[in-house]
Amino acid sequence: MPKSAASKSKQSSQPPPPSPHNKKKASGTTFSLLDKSKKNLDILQGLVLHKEVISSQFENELISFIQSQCTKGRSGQLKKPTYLRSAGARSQGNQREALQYGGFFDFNKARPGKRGLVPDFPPIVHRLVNHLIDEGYLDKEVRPDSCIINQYGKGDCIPPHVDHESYYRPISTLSLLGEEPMLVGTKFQTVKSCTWKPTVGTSVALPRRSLLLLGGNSGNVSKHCISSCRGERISITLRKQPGPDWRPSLDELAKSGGGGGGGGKKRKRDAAVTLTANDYNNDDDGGGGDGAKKKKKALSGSAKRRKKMMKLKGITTTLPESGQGDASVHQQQQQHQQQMTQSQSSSNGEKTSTKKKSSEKQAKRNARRLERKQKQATAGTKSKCNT
Ligand SMILES: O=C(O)CCC(=O)C(=O)O
Ligand SMILES: [Fe+2]
Repeated sequence: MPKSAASKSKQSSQPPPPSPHNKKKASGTTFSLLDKSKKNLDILQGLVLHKEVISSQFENELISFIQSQCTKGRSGQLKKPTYLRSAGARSQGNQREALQYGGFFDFNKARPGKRGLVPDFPPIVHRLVNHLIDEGYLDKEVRPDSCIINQYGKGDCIPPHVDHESYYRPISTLSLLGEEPMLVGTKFQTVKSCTWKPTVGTSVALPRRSLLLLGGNSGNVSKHCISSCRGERISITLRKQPGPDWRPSLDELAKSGGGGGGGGKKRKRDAAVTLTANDYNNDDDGGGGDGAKKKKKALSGSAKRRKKMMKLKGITTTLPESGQGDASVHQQQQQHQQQMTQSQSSSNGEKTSTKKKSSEKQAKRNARRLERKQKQATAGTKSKCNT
C-alpha cells in the first residue's frame, strides 16, 4: 500500500477492554491502519480475529449440516431466498452458494428484507451462537438473529462492500473448511474479475474455525471482500438485525429508486459503499436490477411480477401509443413507492395535502410528456408516409 495513503498496518494481541455485559471477554488479534486521506482515521479499529473458537468436531457437524442444506437447495427442496444458488444467472465476479436464516438480506433492494420469509435459526446455529456468547466471543447484548452462510468453491468471491448500516456492529464471520484471506480497507484496486487488492487496507488470513469481528470503523468505514478463492471455504456470517419496525430512510429509498435495485452507493455517515444488488449479489432472488446500470436488461421473474402488481394497483406500466419505455415505468414505480412511503410516514393532513399536490403536479407533467410524445409519433408517421 502506498506510504502516502496510509501508515503501515499493525497487528496486536492486546485484550479489548472488559465488557459490562459478558462474564468474560475473549481476547483476540486486533489491527490498526491510519488512513491519511481520512485525517489519519484508524480504519481497522474494531477488527478482531479469534482463532480456534470451535472444536474440529463441531466444525464437521456444521459443515455436514450446511452441505446437506445446499444439496437440498440444488435439488429444489429448499427455495430462495433461504437457498441462493451459485453462478448461473448471478452476475460475474459474484459467485457462491448461500443459505439465509433468521432474517434475510434482500439483495435486490440492498437492505434487510421482510420478516418471516426465511426459517428461524436451525438448532445447530442456535448452538453456535450460544457457544460464541458463552465463551465471550460475542456480546449477549448484540445477540445475532440472522445469518448468511456462504459456500465458496474454487474461484468464487464476494466483492468489496460494507454490510448494510442497519445491522448492529460487530458483524462476525466464522470460517470453516478452508483458509482464505479477507481484504479489509477503504480503497481497492480491481486486479481482474473476482480479484481485488487493497490499496489502503490489509489482508487478514482467516483460518478454519476462526471468528472475525467487523466492528467500529472496520465495519462502518472500511469495506471487506474475499477475492477468488483458492479452494473451498464456508463462512457463517452472524448479524443482529434492526428491529421489526425498521424502515429504510426516504433518502435510501430515493437513492435506490424506491426498491428497484442498487443505484445508491454513497452512505450518509461515511463515504463507503453499501451492499447493493450489483456489488454484492445477483439476480438470483428476482432482480429488479440495478437502477444505475446503463445497459437495459431483460426483466426477471420478480420484476415482471412487480410490474403486474403495479398494473393491478392501477399504475400504468406501458404506454404503447407514446412508445415510452422503461424510463417512464421506472419513474412511475418510483413515484408509487414514494407515495406509499409518504402516506405511511405522514403524520398530519397538511403534509399529506402538500404531497398530494406534488404527485398531482407530477401526474400533469407525465401527461404533458405523453402528449408531446404522441405528437412527435404522429409527425414521424406523417413524414414517413410522405416520402
Ligand atoms: O465470507 C465471508 O467471510 C464474508 C461474507 C460477507 O462479507 C457477507 O456475507 O456480508
Ligand atoms: Fe459482508
